[in-house]
Amino acid sequence: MKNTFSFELQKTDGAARTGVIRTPRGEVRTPAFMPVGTAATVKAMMPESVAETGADILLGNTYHLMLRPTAERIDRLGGLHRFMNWDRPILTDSGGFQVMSLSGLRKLTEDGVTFKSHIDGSKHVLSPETSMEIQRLLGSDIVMCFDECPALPADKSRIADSMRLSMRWADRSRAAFGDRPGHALFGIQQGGLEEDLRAESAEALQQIGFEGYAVGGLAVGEGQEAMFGCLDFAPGQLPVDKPRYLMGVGKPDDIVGAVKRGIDMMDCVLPSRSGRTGQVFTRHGVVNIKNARHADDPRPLDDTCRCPACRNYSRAYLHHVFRSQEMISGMLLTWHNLTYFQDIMQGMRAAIAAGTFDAWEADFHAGRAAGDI
Ligand SMILES: CNc1nc2c(CCNCC3CCCC3)c3nc(N)[nH]c(=O)c3cc2[nH]1
Repeated sequence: MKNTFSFELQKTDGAARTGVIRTPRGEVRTPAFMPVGTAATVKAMMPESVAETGADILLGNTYHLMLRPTAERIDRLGGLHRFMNWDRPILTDSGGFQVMSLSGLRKLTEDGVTFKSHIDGSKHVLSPETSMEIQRLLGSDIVMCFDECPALPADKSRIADSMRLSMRWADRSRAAFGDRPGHALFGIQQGGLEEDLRAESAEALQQIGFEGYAVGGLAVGEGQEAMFGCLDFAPGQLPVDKPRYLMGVGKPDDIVGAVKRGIDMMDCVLPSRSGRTGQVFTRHGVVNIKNARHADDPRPLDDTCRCPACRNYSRAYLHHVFRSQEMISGMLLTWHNLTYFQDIMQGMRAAIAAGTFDAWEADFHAGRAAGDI
């Protein structure tokens, strides 16, 4: 196994691309959807099941794991892959985004963020240096720069100041990351919805040099139209020969629109979180399994789906176990949603390789209009 990290861009169709990221722990087919395993588990899923859905890579999180069980403990136990029994690639976010959305009593300075744990109120510091050290202890294959993601809406000067702070933090992240063959550090573009600020950020990141580039600062309430407007120019400002990762996205139609605009990787809690709340994604749209109309329905969720929920159970059963709050409900619905998301990615990879992305996209949208879900 070569101790290298590389990206091969294989085919393009319009702005859409398909390729493969090669890491010492395995290959990641792009475009890729990355399930979120916040606290060293994709909730309600065994790692073997996550692999069966088609996921080549999953996400861990610096913020959660530094608080509990701590990165030092995971390191002592052999690293995050061993700890959670996932031997394929792992990407960890740098924790800044989660601090701003989860912890109380935080103070942001040029150095970094001091905050109180949402678990026990203990005091912690996240900075480019501490985030790199935590992600090194976790042993993740793809490390994210420590950045600040400003809440939208915000005025342009606030967006500019925040982006420039993140670029200084990107420089410090690169320096602290050091020389780690087989591991990658990804820069994160900021700049809100402003084309000139996004260009300044992309230029700053390329001057530093990263193995991949994320489009950050989106999926923070701006809405799909504004996000797509930004994606009409932002990915193209980043190096064409490196992976482009859109953070925190999204619903199936967000994902399709992002791939159409040149995004290679995405992560979102939606399929797993929705699985636990009874929201089921199908090619004909969203089914809310809680609805009484499913109580006597013997049909599967989707008779074309390969997942255990669709192969072995009726809507009536899934309705029953959801209403009864049985654990199998979250397991089966999460397994289905993750399978559905991976099948969308596989469909797009094949369509881009065949030069038929537009036809695939039209079919994707037609299926959702079909009705009778
Ligand atoms: C949901 N929308 C959204 N998420 C964003 C995220 C988080 C991506 N998902 C991480 C996983 C979720 C829990 C464990 C790890 C962002 N992260 C960073 N570092 N920077 C962003 O601009 C950034 C922007 C984001 N927008």
